Amino acid sequence: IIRFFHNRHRHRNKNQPPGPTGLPIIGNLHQLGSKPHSTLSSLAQTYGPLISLRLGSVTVAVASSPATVQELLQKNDQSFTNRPIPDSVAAQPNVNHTLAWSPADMRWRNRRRICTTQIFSNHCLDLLQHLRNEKVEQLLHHLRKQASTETVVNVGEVAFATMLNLVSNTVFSEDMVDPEFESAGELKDLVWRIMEDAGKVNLSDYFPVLKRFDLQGVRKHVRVSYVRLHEIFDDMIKKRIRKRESLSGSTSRDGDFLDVLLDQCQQDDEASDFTVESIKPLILDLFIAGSDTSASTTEWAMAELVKNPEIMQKAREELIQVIGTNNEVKESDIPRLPYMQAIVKETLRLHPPAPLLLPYVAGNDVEASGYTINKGTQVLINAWSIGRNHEFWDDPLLFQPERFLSSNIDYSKGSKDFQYIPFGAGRRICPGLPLAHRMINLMLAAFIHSFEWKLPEGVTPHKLDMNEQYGITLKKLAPLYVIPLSLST
Ligand code: HEM
Repeated sequence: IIRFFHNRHRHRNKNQPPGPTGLPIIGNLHQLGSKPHSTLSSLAQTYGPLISLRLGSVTVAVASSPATVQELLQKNDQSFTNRPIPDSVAAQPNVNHTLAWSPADMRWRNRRRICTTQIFSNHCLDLLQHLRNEKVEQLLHHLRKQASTETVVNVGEVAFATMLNLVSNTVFSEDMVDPEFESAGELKDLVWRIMEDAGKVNLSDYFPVLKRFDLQGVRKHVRVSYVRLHEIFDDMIKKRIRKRESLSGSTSRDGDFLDVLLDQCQQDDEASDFTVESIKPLILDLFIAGSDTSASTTEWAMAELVKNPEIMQKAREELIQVIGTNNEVKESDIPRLPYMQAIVKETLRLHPPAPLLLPYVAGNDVEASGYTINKGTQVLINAWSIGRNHEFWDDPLLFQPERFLSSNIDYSKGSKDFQYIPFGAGRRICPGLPLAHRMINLMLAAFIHSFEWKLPEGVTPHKLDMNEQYGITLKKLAPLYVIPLSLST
């Protein structure tokens, strides 16, 4: 019997991509370390652009070259439509109604279509841009107060609070975090706690047989935050339903994403399955996927600019030339700020907030790069590694926004540039990309246009700690603290 299982195992693994030998039971889990994206990048140097590992009882394949990513997410896109759901994510009510984690079935397609055409299209984003401009003005008001007393600012924290309000205004036309930054705000705490729990290494994900025991208590802990968020959304939705009923017949509506979703609920189409219960996970997705990713990008960008003052100065000159010194930056100015956009692109190349994108699971046996990826294998795409590989980028470790001015490479081209995929690729590419593009560029432009930024006593630009912390997003290990100084305008 033992020989039978041994042979069966050998046969099944015969043509698997190469990778390091693992230990019994835990496989290669011990080798991942605290920065899996970096460890996997080094392993790709040894074993090639498609490798396989065993993490506990889960087989994982990792792609680390544009050609391999293209083979998987373009040529074999039918096989990579679904995702494995981490236990901390599965803890939320109705996880199958999320956009990020539900299987790519009819329901997912409907949700995706509604999001793409009715929230993230340029036309829809334009309609609500005044709300986002207002939020950034509020942030500037807060920063001016800090500047008047030369008080240090935690850039990641203010960016996170502002991103939450930018998303909440896009969805609900309301602030959900104190815009004056006086109190922490429950929403901010809840989203933050979910991000923290989701970033923990959870044994349940590597040993599915242990799932039901929830040994580290992650599922139990994170569930409380999910349920509370659902309650908050429930109140907002009910309030809006009452408002819509009182306005019935009138065209005066908020015209935000909640209105779009409630319109869908009224259409009563069984296949799309939009109900008050089922839209809550979708709304939650937007807050979780949209806030920390964009905030962390803004923080990394500011860190790179403080480290490279000549690039900061060049960006400021562009802003002054395009906007002048007496006007505030507006979202509609972004298309006229190519250098600013290049800074954001360069930040996302070096510091992609989702370095391994979101995981995929192979729906069939797939032949790729001469190997077989077996059905059920988890597949990770190392976007971080590709962005830092000298085979695909000149001087890859230097922060040089100019490289994007002289090339056509762009994240918004979706599936075309596989050497640059901070938003993913293929049919599950980030749908929030157009909103993220606007929010990050707007906030960064406002920061640079309104203030000079000084590091606290004792910290010099070239000593700035640029270490990373791997979690649900790739953050700066040491938060960026800087002092805003009002520009004499
Ligand atoms: C810098 C900002 C952002 C980055 C770098 C980013 C990156 C990503 C990545 C890498 C994926 C997975 C793509 C794949 O599997 O190939 C993703 C998916 C997703 N993102 Fe974003 N994202 C950002 C902002 C946003 C925003 C602002 C929203 C919405 C408010 C959003 C909503 C989503 C959703 C719903 C998905 C799941 C899509 C699906 O599975 O069908 N993201 N994002």
